[in-house]
Amino acid sequence: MIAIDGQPILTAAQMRAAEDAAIAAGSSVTALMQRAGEGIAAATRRLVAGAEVLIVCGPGNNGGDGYVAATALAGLGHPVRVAASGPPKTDAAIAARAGWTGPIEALTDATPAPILLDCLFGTGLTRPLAPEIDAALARLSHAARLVIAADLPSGTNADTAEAPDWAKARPAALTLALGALKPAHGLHPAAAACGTIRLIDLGIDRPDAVTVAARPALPQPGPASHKYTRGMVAIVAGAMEGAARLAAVAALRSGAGYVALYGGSGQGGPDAIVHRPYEPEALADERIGAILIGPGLGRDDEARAHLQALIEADTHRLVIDGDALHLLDPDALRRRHNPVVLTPHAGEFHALFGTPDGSLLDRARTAAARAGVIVVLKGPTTIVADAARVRIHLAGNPWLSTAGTGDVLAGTIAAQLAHPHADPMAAADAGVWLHARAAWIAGKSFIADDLANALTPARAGA
Ligand SMILES: NC(=O)C1=CN([C@@H]2O[C@H](COP(=O)(O)OP(=O)(O)OC[C@H]3O[C@@H](n4cnc5c(N)ncnc54)[C@H](OP(=O)(O)O)[C@@H]3O)[C@@H](O)[C@H]2O)[C@@H](O)CC1
Ligand SMILES: Nc1ncnc2c1ncn2[C@@H]1O[C@H](COP(=O)(O)OP(=O)(O)O)[C@@H](O)[C@H]1O
Ligand SMILES: [K+]
Repeated sequence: MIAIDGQPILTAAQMRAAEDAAIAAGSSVTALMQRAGEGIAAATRRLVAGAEVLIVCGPGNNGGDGYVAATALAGLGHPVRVAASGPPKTDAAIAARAGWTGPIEALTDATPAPILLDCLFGTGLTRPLAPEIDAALARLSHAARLVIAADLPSGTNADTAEAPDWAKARPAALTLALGALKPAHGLHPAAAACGTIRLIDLGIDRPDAVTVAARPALPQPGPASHKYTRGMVAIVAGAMEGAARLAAVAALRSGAGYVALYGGSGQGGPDAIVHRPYEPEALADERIGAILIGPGLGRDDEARAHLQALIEADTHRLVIDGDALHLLDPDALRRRHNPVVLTPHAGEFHALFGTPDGSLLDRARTAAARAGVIVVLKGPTTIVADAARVRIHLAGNPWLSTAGTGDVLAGTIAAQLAHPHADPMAAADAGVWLHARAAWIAGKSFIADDLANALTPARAGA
């Protein structure tokens, strides 16, 4: 059982292909199932302090994992019972079932236990749960002290992240992803139904184009550092200067060496923020590492002209956020040479790109490819994508749902992007990671100003 940071995420079809490749290379379904079932048993035993476990088994290999886990737990003297929705149907599951010598109850009238280990369905789900199966899981999960799901809470669609009613009402405490994570482990509503997620590594090779974000490697200043080598951020201020100031504080506290606001009243915020009038020549300054436009910009003709000028000048890396996303033609960005990061929430994303096919992960990647940019699709799970890669960030915190936290994120990303030689995708990733970390440091019921201030300890610990 291992932590999920940096781990690949595979669709159900990719998982089957990876499993087939492992089998072609000399493994077998039975060997993989044995490893999965023993891993599930070990993790369960560690968590439940001797309490009785009811394992519910389905007809496929998820059920097979359950029979292996039951046999392993019983072999260790752990109290365990098994209930099934029907007989096993795959060869490996039939063999696993044969290894279990205890009785098998019928799922629909099984007696509850303090621990429910859910091995009914995993990645092989082909349709929504029948009402009687959902009802049985609802009854058993409500009566249990703790629910543990093997691979996925049964009835979850691994790719689209739809979740069954029983698991939305009674989320698992722990979900043990088998072999690799699936999109449903990271995307809502399924992610909330999974509880804590851990991986049981089955030794299968997996593609890593889509992964859970890992702790970033952040640059540290050295003896030769000065404010410009730390990265200079320029922020275009507009109608609501407070938003631009929040972004400016965030940029400074997350590591930028110099932050200047261009336009606006020229006042307010910490003295470390430099105020300048808006002049296109000033924004052409070669020392600027990244320009942020959007927070509090307004959506009038002047705002539109400023955005247009920056896109066409193509002199710097850009972060485009907030109001500027409403003024943007994403297809115009393809002509640019310097990297662009867009930071839409779901509504802004839809307005910019419509609803491309597939899961949120696919949509973010499709949009990034179309515009030739890095997309940071914000939400309870934040997705960072370019045309080829997707990183998902699960560490956010629901207390972030307060006004201005998006401005803080935009400033944080701009600071990472401004660092000389920063890889743009890694910079966007690092910004999202620092922002989430700051949210945990800021505690509960914080305001966006507190979040921006918490970036100093967040950055210090990274
Ligand atoms: N990947 C790996 O490396 C490894 C994977 N392993 C494990 O295998 C799991 C995938 O196994 P799997 O493919 O056999 O599918 P699984 O989830 O057990 O269900 C399929 C069965 O359920 C049935 N069924 C489907 N929906 C239904 C519904 N709504 N209501 C009722 N029935 C429904 C479906 O029947 P059918 O649709 O044909 O009627 C079929 O019989 C994976 O999650 C992991 O646990 C490990 O053992 C080893 C290594
Ligand atoms: N329920 C939630 N769980 C985790 N993060 C959230 C949640 N709601 C919002 N966030 C995060 O808070 C930020 C909100 O940004 P945004 O929607 O642009 O707000 P604003 O425009 O008010 O600054 C994003 O980083 C988003 O990921
Ligand atoms: K399951």
